[in-house]
Amino acid sequence: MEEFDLIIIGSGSGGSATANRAAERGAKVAVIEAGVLAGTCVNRGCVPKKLTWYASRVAEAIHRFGPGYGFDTDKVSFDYHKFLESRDGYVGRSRASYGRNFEKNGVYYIEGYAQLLGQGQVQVGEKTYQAKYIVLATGSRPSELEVPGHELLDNSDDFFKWTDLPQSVAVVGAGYIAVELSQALHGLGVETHLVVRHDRPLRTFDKMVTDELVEMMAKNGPELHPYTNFDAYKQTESGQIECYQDGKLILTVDRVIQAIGRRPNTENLGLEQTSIKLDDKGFIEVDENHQTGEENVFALGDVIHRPQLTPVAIKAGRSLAEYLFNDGPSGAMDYTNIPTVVFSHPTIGMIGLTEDQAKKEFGTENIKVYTNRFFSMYASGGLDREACHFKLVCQGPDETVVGLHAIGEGVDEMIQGFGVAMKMKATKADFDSVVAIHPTGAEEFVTMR
Ligand SMILES: Cc1cc2nc3c(=O)[nH]c(=O)nc-3n(C[C@H](O)[C@H](O)[C@H](O)COP(=O)(O)OP(=O)(O)OC[C@H]3O[C@@H](n4cnc5c(N)ncnc54)[C@H](O)[C@@H]3O)c2cc1C
Ligand SMILES: NC(=O)c1ccc[n+]([C@@H]2O[C@H](COP(=O)([O-])OP(=O)(O)OC[C@H]3O[C@@H](n4cnc5c(N)ncnc54)[C@H](O)[C@@H]3O)[C@@H](O)[C@H]2O)c1
Repeated sequence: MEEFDLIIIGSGSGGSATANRAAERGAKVAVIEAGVLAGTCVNRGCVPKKLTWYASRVAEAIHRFGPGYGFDTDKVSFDYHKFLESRDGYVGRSRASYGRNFEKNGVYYIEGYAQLLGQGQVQVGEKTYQAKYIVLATGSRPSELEVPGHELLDNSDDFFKWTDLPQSVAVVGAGYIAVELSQALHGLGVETHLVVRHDRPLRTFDKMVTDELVEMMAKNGPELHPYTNFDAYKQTESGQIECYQDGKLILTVDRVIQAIGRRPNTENLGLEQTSIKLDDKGFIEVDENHQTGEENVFALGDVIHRPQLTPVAIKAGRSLAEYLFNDGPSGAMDYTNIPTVVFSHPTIGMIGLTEDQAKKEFGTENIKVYTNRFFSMYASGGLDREACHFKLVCQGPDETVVGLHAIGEGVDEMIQGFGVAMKMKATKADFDSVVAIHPTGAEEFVTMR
């Protein structure tokens, strides 16, 4: 039986980061992958999504703002197949770089479905491997609606396999994926409907941001259907999909994408051979060191109940590898103040607590809020108007910045550095002490009054 210091199940963001760092520290490492090398982010997540977002940004620059900047955009056409060639080429090159990194670091790559046998053993097909440590980085997959006609619906994995763009789409869901895909599709000229059960999408974000998002979508974006919960879908003779609520036909569209969250991949993993436990949502339970109920088995990334983000999985993996193979102080990572961006039009960014969360945690009287709303110079130059709205949530007499929220042009590339400042517990006075960069949107964060 072949033996390793570390076996990792899953070659996605978390698994690969753990493997490479552990191998760099001298460990003999194997990664087992049942699907495609490099997992969700590269093949059916962040990477093809961001390229689709870029394509719709280009469309927006041409059609919405181009004429204002003096461009004649009448004869511009868009070939989705050509875009897919470049998008999928990029994805292929990214995937290949994962393979090259494994080779460079001497990581063994094993193709097949892995199951735990207990006592450090992992089975893949007919073969059994032994490891001192095992990391479960099996990720997640799209959740599915359980209503009549659900088999007619696509999810984000299916979207990335589309070979053409339909005329009309309904996107059901209110999270990151629903907002991003609906806005990208709208930008590419598809009649798009965003269907949410409550009043607005992104309800876990600061209300200022989502108020602005809803207003902007009404002017330029997918059509929002608030308080809508389709409970049945039917196919018409021409292949369209009818969406019903309480027996009433609400919408007929070419395709429906469901984007209602993601489920952890824990089935048939052999967990019953171990003392590994799942929480009430089905995620693998871990302690702060990412250790499961089994002493030598760890779990990280989307399969545990933490923010489902690529850099989160990567950081957890690297911390764990340092802990196991470089005398690192612990396998823990700090899950607070994680900067996050929604690639909508325009982009949304947040770090830390929303205003409501901060008031709840520290008491309303201990929170001071600064906001600034202005119009994007880029949009105005294109003879259109688009608001940018920024907020700092400050706590205590020192006004430590505990929340930063923004919607507007360029926010995606703006907030990473503020994440560093917030980790260092920067105060409003620290922000104010910085000289602004002019003319930018970012300067508003250091000039708020
Ligand atoms: C559409 C979309 C867009 C996204 N955009 C962003 C973004 O912009 N920014 C961001 O930070 N995050 C984004 N995410 C989230 C991000 O992709 C995930 O958080 C990240 O990929 C999780 O990494 P992971 O290593 O935990 O799992 P994964 O990348 O899912 O990897 C898990 C791997 O394990 C394999 N596996 C599962 N079970 C077994 C088994 N028993 N044996 C062998 N192999 C197995 C799977 O085949 C898979 O390859 C997006 C996700 C989606 C779906
Ligand atoms: N830009 C990014 O960083 C990015 C982009 C895409 C995805 N992601 C990650 O992937 C995760 C999964 O994305 P997601 O958008 O699928 O999930 P999500 O958790 O962000 O949102 C799921 C949404 O679906 C809604 N919902 C749940 N059940 C529903 C139902 N039956 N009908 C209608 N709506 C329902 C929920 O209210 C929620 O708003 C995200 O949480 C995020 O961590 C990140």
